[in-house]
Amino acid sequence: MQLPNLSRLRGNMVVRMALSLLILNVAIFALAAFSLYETRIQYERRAEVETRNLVQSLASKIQADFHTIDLALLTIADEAERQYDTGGIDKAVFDAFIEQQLARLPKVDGLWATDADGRVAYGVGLAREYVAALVGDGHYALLRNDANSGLVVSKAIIDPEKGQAQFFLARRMNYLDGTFAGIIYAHTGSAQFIKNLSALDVGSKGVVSLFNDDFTILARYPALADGNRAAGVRIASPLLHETFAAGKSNATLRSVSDTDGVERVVSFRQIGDTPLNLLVGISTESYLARWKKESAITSVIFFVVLSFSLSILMYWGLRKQMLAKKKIEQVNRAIDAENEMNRIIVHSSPLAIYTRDKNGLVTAWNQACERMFGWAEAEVIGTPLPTVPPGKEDESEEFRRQILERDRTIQTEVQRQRRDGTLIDLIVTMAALRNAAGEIEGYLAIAADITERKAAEKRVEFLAHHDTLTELPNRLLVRDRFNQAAAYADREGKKVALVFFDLDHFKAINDSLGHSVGDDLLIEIASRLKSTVRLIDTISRQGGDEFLIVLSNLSDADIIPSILGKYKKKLQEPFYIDGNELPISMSIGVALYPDDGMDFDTLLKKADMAMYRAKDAGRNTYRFFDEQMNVEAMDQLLIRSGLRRALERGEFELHYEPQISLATGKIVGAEALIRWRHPEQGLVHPAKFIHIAEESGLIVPIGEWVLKEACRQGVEWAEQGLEGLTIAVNLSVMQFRRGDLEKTVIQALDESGMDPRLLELELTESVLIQDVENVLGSMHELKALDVKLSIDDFGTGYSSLSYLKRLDVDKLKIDKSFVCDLVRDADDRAIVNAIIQIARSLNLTTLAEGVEDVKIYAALKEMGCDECQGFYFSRPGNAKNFKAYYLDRQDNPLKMM
Ligand SMILES: Nc1nc2c(ncn2[C@@H]2O[C@H](COP(=O)(O)O[C@H]3[C@@H](O)[C@H](n4cnc5c(=O)[nH]c(N)nc54)O[C@@H]3COP(=O)(O)O)[C@@H](O)[C@H]2O)c(=O)[nH]1
Repeated sequence: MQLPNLSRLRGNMVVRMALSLLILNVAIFALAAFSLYETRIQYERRAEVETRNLVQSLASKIQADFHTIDLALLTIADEAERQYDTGGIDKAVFDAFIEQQLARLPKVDGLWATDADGRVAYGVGLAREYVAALVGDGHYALLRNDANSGLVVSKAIIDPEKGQAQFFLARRMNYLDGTFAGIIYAHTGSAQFIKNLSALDVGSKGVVSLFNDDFTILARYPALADGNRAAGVRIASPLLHETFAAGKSNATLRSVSDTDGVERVVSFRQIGDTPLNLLVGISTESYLARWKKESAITSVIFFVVLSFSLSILMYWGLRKQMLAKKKIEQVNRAIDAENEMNRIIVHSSPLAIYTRDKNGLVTAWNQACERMFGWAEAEVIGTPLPTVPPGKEDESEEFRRQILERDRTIQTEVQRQRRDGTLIDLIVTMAALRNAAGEIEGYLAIAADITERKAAEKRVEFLAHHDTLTELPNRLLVRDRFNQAAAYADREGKKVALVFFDLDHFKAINDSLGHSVGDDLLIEIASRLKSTVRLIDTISRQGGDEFLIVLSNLSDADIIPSILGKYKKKLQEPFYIDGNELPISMSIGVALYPDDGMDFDTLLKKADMAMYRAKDAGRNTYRFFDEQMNVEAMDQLLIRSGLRRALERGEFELHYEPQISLATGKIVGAEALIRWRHPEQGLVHPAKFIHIAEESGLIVPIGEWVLKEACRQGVEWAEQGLEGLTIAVNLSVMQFRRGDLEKTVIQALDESGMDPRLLELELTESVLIQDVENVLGSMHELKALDVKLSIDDFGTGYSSLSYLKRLDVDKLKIDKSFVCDLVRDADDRAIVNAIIQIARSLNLTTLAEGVEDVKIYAALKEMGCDECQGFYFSRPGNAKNFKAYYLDRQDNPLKMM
């Protein structure tokens, strides 16, 4: 899941956004602060300018007032001078004159004049008493002594009780000669000034003060907080003092008032040349009130902006949070769905899926696990894995260690146990499980039950090396065992024997009793041999009725006959299969390592050869391989390779053996017998090559040639006067199986023009028994052609009499093995007699083969046999010889009797 990354991403975006807004707000704040600071400076400057202007303006106004007063004083001084000049001052007139002037001066409430001695002599209005007190003051001496002293402002007189200051503007009065005549005073008080002062708008907590050059306040607006008018209070401001000390007559300062504690911007200015100074102060609070208002508005705007941006940020953050929450919910739902899907997949999986934590305890266990191992989920969760069988703990632990410590994914085949203790084969894939932090916290295992597959593999492996029927080792395995035995023999100076067994007449058992009886017999034989061989020896089935035993660790080959005797004894006891008592015998061939060969294939071939020699020797015996066998084998090989060429080169010829009627002594037929005129070996008899032709399949074209040649010869003879002669032709079982026999017979008859009734087809009993239905079908078709059928070598096989009926056979040929000893052997005689009786009862003709003397002939005649053949009459000869014999015989049928 990518959730942490999404969250981090969103977190980064929020932080970035918040930072941007913060920076924006800081910038706005800084701008606003700077702007406010600048505005404040402006306001301060404006206040300074304003105080300067106000003090200037007020000082001018006061100076104008002083000038008006001075004009009045000058006028009065002039009047006094004129009156002195005209005889002296008339007090009444002069007072009246002064009163006139006073009336024109609204800000003056008394005009008083002294004489040259300082006595207040004239005047009207208020404050006469103060004028007397002024005499002796510094200004007085100035005015008296300086004729040009101009307007002089007297020292203020403070009335502490009233809180008022009284002061006077004075001018020297002269006599006509210019000498000092007295002083004219215009009285004014702080109240007058306060009117002027209060006319100024100095704002809240502003101040307008008139003070003396000794820093004594003469008038102040507004009054002090305690109601005092402040006159007489001394200004203590060090800054003001310093400024005065520096000789400045005007300046603008910022200071905190020592009288009322208010901070102000103040400008002061000396009024003309008077000792009076005017001070205008605008309180910081006042001049900054607007600034503060603007600041407040700016602050409000800023905070509105800030709040707005914070709101936007919060909204954006919340929105992001909501979206993130939604996304998380979506992701969680997707995770839940995925988990649910995983749960369903895991639980419905046909594969066993379980998980274990780091300590090896089971943390998950699906239904397939329950089915596969037999433990329910509730039983195993939180417990160690119960499926590890005893002895496999270390293996399981090693897997777990590799996954957890080396982070390996393991796929392996293991054996585990079910609840009932049975073992099952599994293919397991194991991989580490990690938590959200990426740490390994356990592992997952997915297991499939491969017990059946493993069993099948084992079975395939077994079958690859064993025979399916008997479960004995097969040729592959026995070869391996031989190699091991040979290697051991090399080291120890020992011998190894390959003993090749072939069951005698097994084919007949198979054919007569069926394959299942044959199979059961082979199983039983295998079992007996198995129980007889030593542990170090190996018995195997080579196929069919062939067995091979590897006898290991032989010190001497002399021991082998006694070992074979042991086997023979074991096999001599009859077998009981499916209700049949089956006595068996074996033909055995033996080849020795290293004497006869150094490899398995060579020795097997030689043991096989030796086995055939045992067969040739009459079966139920054994033969050791000798080199002569090899020579014979080579002959056979040459025969095999020469057979095909023989047909192409026309090396075959037919010899004919006469068949005699016992009743007439006349030749009634001829058995066609093939011969091979080999370019080097001369005339080769069929016993040497027919079985090879059968093995190779060449018997089919060879048999076709025989049929055609026999028919051709039969017709030729018939045309030459050998009439009514039956030509008997031997058929091989291969011709039934591989060839289109009926078609071949028809062709032979058609091509030759032979009378089908003169063609006799000889079949051995084994031909009849193999593939019965197929052979029956073929034979019925052949019979339909009107050809005759005879059973060759009758009495040697396992044929059933019922077949004889079904086959519609014409003749039984009694095998020569019964015939040749007929005279001496009562058993043979009995057999021959029985066959003749059976044939008679079935209305079949009998023919006895192998009549070698006249006694046999006589005995057969006496027994009622119909026909006979044998060397007593004639050996098989070529067509020319046969014809000669025939002609000779026909003329004197009883010649040999
Ligand atoms: N499928 C085919 N089989 C054929 C053909 N030609 C011959 N054969 C079979 O080969 C076997 C050997 O035959 P052969 O060497 O020719 O021997 C035959 C006779 O010579 C021999 N015989 C006849 N009379 C006597 C006798 O008095 N004593 C004695 N020891 N041998 C004798 O018997 C052979 C004929 O036997 P049978 O066929 O059973 O009648 C042999 O099995 C032939 O069948 C062929 O063309 N096709």
